[in-house]
Amino acid sequence: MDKKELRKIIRDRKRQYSSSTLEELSLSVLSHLEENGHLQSAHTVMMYYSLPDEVNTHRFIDSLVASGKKVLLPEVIDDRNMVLREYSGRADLREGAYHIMEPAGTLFPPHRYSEIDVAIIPGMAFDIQGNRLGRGKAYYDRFLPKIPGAYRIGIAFPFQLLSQIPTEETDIAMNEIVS
Ligand SMILES: Nc1nc2c(c(=O)[nH]1)N(C=O)[C@@H](CNc1ccc(C(=O)N[C@@H](CCC(=O)O)C(=O)O)cc1)CN2
Ligand SMILES: Nc1ncnc2c1ncn2[C@@H]1O[C@H](COP(=O)(O)OP(=O)(O)OP(=O)(O)O)[C@@H](O)[C@H]1O
Repeated sequence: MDKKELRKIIRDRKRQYSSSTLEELSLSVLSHLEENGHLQSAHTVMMYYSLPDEVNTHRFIDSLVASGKKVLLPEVIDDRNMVLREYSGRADLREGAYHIMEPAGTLFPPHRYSEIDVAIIPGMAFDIQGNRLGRGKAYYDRFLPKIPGAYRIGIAFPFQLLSQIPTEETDIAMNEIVS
């Protein structure tokens, strides 16, 4: 099965859940994430600010900030690339490309990327080997090689875990999946 067909299967699966069920599932996923030792010991975390069909990270991000961690969110700058900006609270957010809320705060410069301890990464689907299927624009596949030292945690609802995902040379695998 190719990536495009898999994305359609996952979209169809998501549609079978009400938004309140997805909300409950999000809380369950995040309770596992909260217990992750890599995240607990991290000082600097690259996060994502969720879209309506993703594991809801909105409150979780604020709890990371409250616990003293530096939280970085992606900002899409063109059709291929993203950069990171610091997130310190909701007031920082502006709507960016693809209707994603992105921080307007301080740019986190590339020369500091080695400070990123953990990267929390959304996906359409993941498999047991840690392979990831994204939204098909390769933003993360292009970005992740810039932060080779970060521990990569993929985040997904249980129905987004598949036994196998087709891979290409350029796909970057996760170190761990939390679902
Ligand atoms: N919350 C969140 N932030 C993120 C990502 C993400 O997946 N989730 N990204 C991860 O890459 C980057 C943005 N990439 C995106 C790529 C495509 C679409 C999207 O909605 N695509 C449409 C098709 C749009 C089109 O073809 O023009 C779709 O999926 O239906 C959204 C974000 C950076 N920030
Ligand atoms: N590092 C890269 N540089 C250039 N092109 C790439 C890179 N990674 C993937 N591509 C190409 O971009 C297209 C989309 O890739 P793919 O389907 O793997 O994206 P994705 O992993 O779903 O997206 P994302 O990483 O944004 O979530 C493919 O044609 C792929 O060959």
